[in-house]
Parts: sequence; structure tokens; C-alpha cells
Amino acid sequence: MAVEAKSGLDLGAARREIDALDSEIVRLILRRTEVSRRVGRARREAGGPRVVHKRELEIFARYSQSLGKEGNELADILLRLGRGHLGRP
Ligand SMILES: C=C(O[C@@H]1C=C(C(=O)O)C=C[C@H]1O)C(=O)O
Repeated sequence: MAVEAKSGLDLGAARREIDALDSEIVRLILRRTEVSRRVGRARREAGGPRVVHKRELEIFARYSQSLGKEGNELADILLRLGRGHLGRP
């Protein structure tokens, strides 16, 4: 309450906004994972490779340009989700 009173921050409203954003982020991650797996499956069935390194480097660059080191880590997690069980060693 002290922080809210001093700063004028509506903590409840801010947390509701964060919760809504998290839901949206998770929804988008699930959607990305589904599309990534679809592409990977189609490529494997056509006899192609499971992973395309050049394309993955572009993804790493995109996330790290916006988010720095953590962006790189986030890109790594997204790419691993897209690989599914095939991404595990
Ligand atoms: C989805 C693809 O397949 C794989 C998954 C990628 C991704 O999740 O962004 C990127 C490159 C590939 O290793 C693709 O080639 O675009």
C-alpha cells in the first residue's frame, strides 16, 4: 500500500495488465511452437534436415537485437519448443 500511495501506482490494475500480457504471450508461444513443428515435420517428411542453422541464426539475431543477452536465451527456448522431443539430446 505504501508504494501505491506514494507513487500513485494502481498495483491491482498493473498486475491485471501483466496477467493479461502473460496470457497473450503464452498463447503466441504455443502458436509459434505449433507452426514451427508443422514446418519441421513437413521438411523431414520431404527428406530435409530437422534444423536450418542459417534461419535459426536469424531468429537469434532478431531476439538479441531487441532484448540483448536474454533475447538470445529466449530465442533458444522458442527454438527448442519448436523441435519438441526431437530437440532433446
Ligand atoms: C520453422 C522452421 O524450422 C526450424 C525451426 C525454426 C523456428 O522455430 O524458427 C527455424 C529454423 C528451423 O531450424 C523453419 O525452417 O522456418
